[in-house]
Amino acid sequence: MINVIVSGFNGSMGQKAVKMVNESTDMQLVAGFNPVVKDLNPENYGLNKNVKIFNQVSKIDTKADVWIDFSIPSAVFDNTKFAIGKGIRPVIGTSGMSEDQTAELKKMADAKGLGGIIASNFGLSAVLMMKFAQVAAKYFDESEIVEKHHEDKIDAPSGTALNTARLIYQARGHEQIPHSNNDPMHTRGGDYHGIKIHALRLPGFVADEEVIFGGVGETLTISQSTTDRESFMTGVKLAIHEIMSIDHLVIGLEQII
Ligand SMILES: NC(=O)C1=CN([C@@H]2O[C@H](COP(=O)(O)OP(=O)(O)OC[C@H]3O[C@@H](n4cnc5c(N)ncnc54)[C@H](OP(=O)(O)O)[C@@H]3O)[C@@H](O)[C@H]2O)C=CC1
Ligand SMILES: O=C(O)C1=N[C@H](C(=O)O)C[C@H](O)C1
Repeated sequence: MINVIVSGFNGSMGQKAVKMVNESTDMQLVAGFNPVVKDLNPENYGLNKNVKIFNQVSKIDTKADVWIDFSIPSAVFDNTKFAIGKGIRPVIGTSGMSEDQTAELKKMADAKGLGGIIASNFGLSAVLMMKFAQVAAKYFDESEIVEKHHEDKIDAPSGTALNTARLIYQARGHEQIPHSNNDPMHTRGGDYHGIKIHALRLPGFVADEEVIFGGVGETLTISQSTTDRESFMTGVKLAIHEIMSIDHLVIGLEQII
């Protein structure tokens, strides 16, 4: 049995993760973590009475194999460090970590021989979109990204948009055409090494992304649309099974599918 702690257990994604764990025959939820909650009675969250609820990381004493994290950008680095320190395999979906933070966590986990994953997106359509964008990047020198999310999303740009830009940048062998910064009202979005990222936050969206490549007399648009957060759980479940048998931390679901 794979024992799982869900960090951010009562958030939108945390609840989906809890449901996925509860419906899996080879996993069991042993604890939920959220420093914001006051009520530590699991039954008040619809959970089994044996599940422990923690609101202080220092009090977490439950033995676990996997730490699923769908919390908030400002907390995910420390949460993951805690999990790795305790020898709990991290499965991290929370966005907002810097490249340096991700690299530091990988170094920590690898040094301990601990399997784990940090994935900007656990959805198949987004992973494929990023793969296709890497292919297209070799043929088109210019591209922009438009990401559209629900109005409650804290961070911008999304982790997926940043990761898409990184992958495009790498696929081009780091050669980018410089763009002008003459944009006093920031109407041209953010800039990742010459790749513009535009972030929309509106009710009606869950998570969508378009990567638009422009060439002479033609454009190519690769787009994906998430309509239900349930879609992320296939990737989370697959990742949990995979990281149980590896001895290092992988960055991106594409590394294991
Ligand atoms: N990789 C992927 O495939 C996906 C990633 N995400 C990412 O997952 C994250 C969560 O998204 P979502 O569920 O929509 O957000 P929510 O705001 O719905 O959930 C976040 C939860 O984390 C809680 N929380 C606050 N502080 C901490 C902390 N220090 N440690 C643990 N939990 C904490 C919040 O509590 P409270 O509300 O009480 O403040 C809330 O319950 C975001 O970064 C999002 O971008 C989302 C979808 C897919
Ligand atoms: O906050 C969200 O909703 C999502 N966050 C992730 C991101 O920042 O890329 C993944 C997906 O876009 C949904």
